[in-house]
Amino acid sequence: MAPKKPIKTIPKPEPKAASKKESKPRDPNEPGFGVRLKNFLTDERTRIVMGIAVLIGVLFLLVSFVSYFFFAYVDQSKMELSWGELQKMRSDIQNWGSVLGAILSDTFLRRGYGIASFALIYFGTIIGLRLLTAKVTPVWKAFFHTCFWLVWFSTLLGFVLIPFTDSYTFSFSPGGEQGDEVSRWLISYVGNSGTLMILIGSFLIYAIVSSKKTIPFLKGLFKRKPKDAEIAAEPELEFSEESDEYESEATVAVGTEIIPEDWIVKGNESDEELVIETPEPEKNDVLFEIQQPEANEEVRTAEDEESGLTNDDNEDPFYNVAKLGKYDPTLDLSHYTPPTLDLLKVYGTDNDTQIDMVEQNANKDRIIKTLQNYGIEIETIKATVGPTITLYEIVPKAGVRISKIRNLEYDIMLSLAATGIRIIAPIPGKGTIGIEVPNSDPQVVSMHSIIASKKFQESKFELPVAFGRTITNDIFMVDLAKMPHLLVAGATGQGKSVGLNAIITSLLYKKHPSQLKLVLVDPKKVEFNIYGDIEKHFLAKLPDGDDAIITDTSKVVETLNSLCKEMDDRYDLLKKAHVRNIKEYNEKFFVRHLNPEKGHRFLPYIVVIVDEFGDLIMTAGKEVEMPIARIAQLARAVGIHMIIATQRPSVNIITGVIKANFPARVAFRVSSMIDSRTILDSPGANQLVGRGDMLFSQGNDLTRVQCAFVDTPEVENIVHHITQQQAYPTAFYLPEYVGVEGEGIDASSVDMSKRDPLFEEAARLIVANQQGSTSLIQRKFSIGYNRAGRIVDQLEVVGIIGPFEGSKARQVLVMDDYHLEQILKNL
Ligand SMILES: Nc1ncnc2c1ncn2[C@@H]1O[C@H](COP(=O)(O)OP(=O)(O)OP(=O)(O)O)[C@@H](O)[C@H]1O
Repeated sequence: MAPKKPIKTIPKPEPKAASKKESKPRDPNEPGFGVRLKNFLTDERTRIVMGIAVLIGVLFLLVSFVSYFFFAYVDQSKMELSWGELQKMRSDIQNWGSVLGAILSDTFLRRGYGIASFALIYFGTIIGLRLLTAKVTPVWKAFFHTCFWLVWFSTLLGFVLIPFTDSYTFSFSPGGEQGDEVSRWLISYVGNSGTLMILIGSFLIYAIVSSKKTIPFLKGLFKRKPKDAEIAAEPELEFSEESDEYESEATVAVGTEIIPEDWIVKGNESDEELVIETPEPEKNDVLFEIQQPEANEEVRTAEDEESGLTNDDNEDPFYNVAKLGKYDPTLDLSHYTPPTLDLLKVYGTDNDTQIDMVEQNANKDRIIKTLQNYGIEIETIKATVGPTITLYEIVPKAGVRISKIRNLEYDIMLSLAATGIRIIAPIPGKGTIGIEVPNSDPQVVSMHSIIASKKFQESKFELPVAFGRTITNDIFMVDLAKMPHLLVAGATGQGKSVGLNAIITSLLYKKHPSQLKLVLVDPKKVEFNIYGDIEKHFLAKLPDGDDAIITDTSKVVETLNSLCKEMDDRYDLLKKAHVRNIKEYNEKFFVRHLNPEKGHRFLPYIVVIVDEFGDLIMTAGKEVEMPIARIAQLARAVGIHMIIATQRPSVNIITGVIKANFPARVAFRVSSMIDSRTILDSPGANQLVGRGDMLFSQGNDLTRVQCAFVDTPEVENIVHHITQQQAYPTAFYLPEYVGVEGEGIDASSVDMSKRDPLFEEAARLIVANQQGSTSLIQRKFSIGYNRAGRIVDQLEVVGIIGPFEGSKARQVLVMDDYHLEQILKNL
């Protein structure tokens, strides 16, 4: 932090006449006694002193109570004496708390609530800790618990032990006189069984009132065990720990039908809301049938919504939250633990920011002098020291033209002998002019310090990305889910790869494998290699992709198109569920309003990271640009986010289409102002100092950040930590991509010897209806989209239906049952 300028305070001259007490009139603005008392009581020091005092008192009480168990038989006889008499014979008192301890113990333990009096120790401890500002149970709750336990437990002890009164080994009743009294009174009115019922009933009420878990627990106790037949009817969704396998129709996305583009969504990039448009239905457009809920379905949903009984798209009485509990995707890998902090390296500078005062003062003087040389006088100058740069904020004297200071950039740079300075004139919203000067000894911002920070740990972002620290040493974090896509650029060796690793690391620290899938595209084949091992935890790939890290250009095109299909499929699901975004969708899925048997599935976020995007555009051009632009335009609502990085920020790579769809951008140091303008629409990135010094821009905001440093061994540690743990059997499969020309599927990829058991029935259905549609099969047989998709593939291979035809339903090639039976016989 910058050293604060000492503020000179001129002592007010004492009014001569107002001498001494007697003539001092009361200042009307002076706070009254009540306010002063309140201020005193709420003062932090008062609270802490009181907290310590209360805790000492509690400890005294505890010691006295405990010793009462041993010495009550000695001390009890003296308890009838007066305080003064007791004082005289205090040497005879055995209690460890002496006279006071003995009196208190006798009052609470013998004459009060017996053993239940220990609840007072709990209450006192809570008060003490709260005064010390510890985050423990609120006082009113502690009071409630204490009262209950004092009365209930003493009564219970009294009730249970009354028959044994004569054989106590204690010299007092464990329920205390109060407990004994209350239990006797109850027994006299309602008998033993009535008292027992009151005790059990009051405990249940207490448990229900004090914990939300009681009711589910009780329900669990009395729940009817499902019969075998019911278990069989339940969707197979969960991960089976014993078999180490995860077989879920819902998450393995393999299909062949592409939802027509014009039919699904018209999204507006600047618009939060999606406009879902549907063209006039064609007679044979079967897809349309299932997408549009029937009128009475709508009505039912609305009514149910009102009554709080919504069960959208779910007619299965066995599929409901009361029966199955909330869906929890993390149960797939329930033992998974996120990477721990010790996997990251700690740097010496993590905890104390070293400020070189000599350097700061010298720079300050040089700036003032250089400006003076050009006739610019300044009023104030203030320095804020960041990890890599120091920001000097100056307020020029009235009448100085800002452009004059701006033009002195090179002169100031020369006078400071700095590698690059950046002048921000004026700093938006501050009314000052900023001069950012690189520190001669820049500090490394460790990923450890960022991940360990409270801000990151407590972040509620959907996809938290912690970049590093700002000039004021604050943690700089963004939510990728809101950005919604990111463009990263920077010349070679300036920290781009480290930056991408920092992004991935942040996500890996916060997300469970079920919630996040990464698609890593790496034409250079070296950057993301390291993440290959977490394929079965966090990576998504094409079903036939050998390597989860995509390096081949043709595979990139295929993967991007597959992502477009995944996006369309997700929109389809959103539409069926009557929701507008992934969050709402998953929330409905959690509460079992969306049945997997109807094709619904939990949707993890998909983050696509493309390194060396420039190389791809150069080799594949529009083939890459178009799907990227399409995903960028539409995918925000369905949880698909893209980060594309390039070394070459030229206009033929970062085209208008790409720029328009990537409002959030990160620039590491680039070689020219033109490159800076291409990325950020403003200069600045050319004046960065490298080694992770970056500018983040979103809309009009430009923030300078020192990117956190995460080294390869650290990433290896994280990857190792993840791979040690139970995984899914495969990577997350993206839907199969079928070329837009509809050249049909590769027959060799479909194994007809493993035909689906429903194959023949599905064939008959398709021929009878003369509609080649996956949705029809899905609906009639109540099966998932993926299984229906596989049946459709098989039907295509044997020539019952034609190839995929874009927005139209597939052609049915067999006209009647006779021909169909012939085909089936020959299989
Ligand atoms: N955030 C950072 N903090 C400290 N040093 C860094 C940081 N980022 C990068 N560096 C230093 O700069 C070097 C180059 O960084 P990096 O490999 O990320 O560059 P790059 O822009 O990805 O280069 P290329 O495009 O050639 O892969 C690193 O090896 C490291 O020494």
